[in-house]
Amino acid sequence: MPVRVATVTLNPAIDQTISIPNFAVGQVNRVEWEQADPGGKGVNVAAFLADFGSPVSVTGFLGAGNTEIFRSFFAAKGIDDHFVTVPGRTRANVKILDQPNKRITDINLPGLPFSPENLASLQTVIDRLAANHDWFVLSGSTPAGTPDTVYADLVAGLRRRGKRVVLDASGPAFANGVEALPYAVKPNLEELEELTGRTLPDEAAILAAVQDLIDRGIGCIAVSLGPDGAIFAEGAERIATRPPAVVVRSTVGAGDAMVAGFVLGKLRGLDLEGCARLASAFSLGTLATVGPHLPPPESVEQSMSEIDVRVIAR
Ligand SMILES: Nc1ncnc2c1ncn2[C@@H]1O[C@H](COP(=O)(O)OP(=O)(O)OP(=O)(O)O)[C@@H](O)[C@H]1O
Ligand SMILES: O=P(O)(O)OC[C@@]1(O)O[C@H](CO)[C@@H](O)[C@@H]1O
Repeated sequence: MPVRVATVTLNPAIDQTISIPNFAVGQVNRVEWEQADPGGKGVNVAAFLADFGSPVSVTGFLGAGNTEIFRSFFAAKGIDDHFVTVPGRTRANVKILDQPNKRITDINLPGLPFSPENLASLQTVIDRLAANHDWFVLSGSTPAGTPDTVYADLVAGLRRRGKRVVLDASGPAFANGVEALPYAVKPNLEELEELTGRTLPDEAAILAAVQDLIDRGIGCIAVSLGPDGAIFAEGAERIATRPPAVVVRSTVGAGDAMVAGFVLGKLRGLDLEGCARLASAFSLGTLATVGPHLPPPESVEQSMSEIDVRVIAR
């Protein structure tokens, strides 16, 4: 039986992308075109894995009022759907694309609160998934009112069952989750600064922060740095990747693609350099498209050679 991955999204979203060339704050802005996609970090990670042919399951919370866009997406991509429905409607996050100025503005809503009973239902689903899934990716923000310990509890429970857990989140829930020592984390620079409580102005500062996390017992770390690429760490190894200069349509989900590619690299038994290359090629693959879709696997594999890889330490 193939090693299976499950992603958990406590706060999914419908990504409402609107194109507004020369978007101006405080002005009347006219929308050129719009597109709605299922989103939220764990949903995106699952979508990228599925596009690559990797079996994947999803869970978390969906508002009962607007599940159809998610259900049809999961069916189309062959994703096993184990979402728990809660009263209300899943949030719509607005992504304003200003292509002439190469800028994307994210307006992310707080999301649907869930009750202790809902959380207990999710725990039951996760317990069930743990019977035949080896990897769990816990991704994204938590809705307002969620206890800050939610990720820490999930990480601890899954670790007790011997599962590989990847955590990609932000704020206090991420900080507490990191304390529970997931196998891997993928902060972007802002999230790493928030986590360490200090500004990280250069590579040396980022590497020092990464070392702190390794010393605390995190197995693997990927720090994504937008157009500047990413830094990957495992044990004493440090690898920096940089993408080629490409035309970017949307960066939404590029970090989630990095998580998907990294997990797939590990599933394939690649070394850190191989995982870093595949993860960065996944991110690169998403940039030309709006919505959580990868180009065909052969084209992603080919683009691995376009990623500039620098070994910092081995
Ligand atoms: N403008 C860009 N040009 C080239 N590559 C990019 C660009 N933005 C992102 N990338 C690639 O995607 C990776 C992840 O992007 P980023 O650091 O923006 O993640 P993120 O902040 O977690 O994003 P998200 O939360 O939207 O998933 C980067 O490490 C880089 O390889
Ligand atoms: O509000 P969160 O949970 O931090 O982020 C949500 C989100 O911005 O993350 C994905 C891109 O990574 C989008 O699909 C989604 O809208």
